[in-house]
Amino acid sequence: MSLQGLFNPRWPGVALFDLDGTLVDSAPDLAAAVDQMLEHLGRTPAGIDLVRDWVGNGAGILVRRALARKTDWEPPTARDDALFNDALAIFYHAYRQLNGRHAVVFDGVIECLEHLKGLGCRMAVVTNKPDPFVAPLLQQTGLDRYFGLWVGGDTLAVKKPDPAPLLHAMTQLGGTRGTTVMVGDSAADVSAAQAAGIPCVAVRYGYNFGGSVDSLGADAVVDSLAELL
Ligand SMILES: O=C(O)COP(=O)(O)O
Ligand SMILES: [Mg+2]
Repeated sequence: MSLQGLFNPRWPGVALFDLDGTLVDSAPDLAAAVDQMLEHLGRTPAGIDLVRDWVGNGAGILVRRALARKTDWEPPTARDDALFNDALAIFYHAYRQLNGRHAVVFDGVIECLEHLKGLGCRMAVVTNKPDPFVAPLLQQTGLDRYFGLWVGGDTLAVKKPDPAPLLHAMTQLGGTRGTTVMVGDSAADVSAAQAAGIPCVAVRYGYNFGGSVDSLGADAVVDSLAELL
């Protein structure tokens, strides 16, 4: 399926992009920050292969998963909260130094963004990444020149899979449901797009909590954003 197909009948439109796992491979820096946090707390580091599967629901849930050492973390008890708050503060401190250090833009992303920009498409990043880390990462990777807007994990009171961040970005860019598409790597992105009533492209190379994106019900599934040209 072509991106033009998803935008019909009124082109150009609005494209919303997830950040971690879709535009940028940020897992090395996130894993380094998680491991610094775990080591600071006297725990065994998790390593990138586990951390990659924990990314996508924001920093709070990433830290919850790291403390539980599994994707399906248990709901916290009051006793856990002091540990969680400490762990989150240590993670933020570490990631502030590490954000963007080893992050790379995935193959096919620049070609896709250049193409859409040339068509006059308006583009936003809609990420669950905490707000303070979004602009620095976009600047460091050079992606900032493509995006007139970003919505981060704490821009609104809710995050993906809630549809509100997508609808907020769409409205800010003057889009409508018939002219907007979401591009993401995880169930959080596909569910948010479905709840927002806009089509969604899922990429196979991202994180998606360690699962396949093929069965999520996305309107298109691709191995590279270059396939959308
Ligand atoms: O969970 C995160 O911090 C990153 O999330 P994203 O995949 O929405 O960019
Ligand atoms: Mg993602």
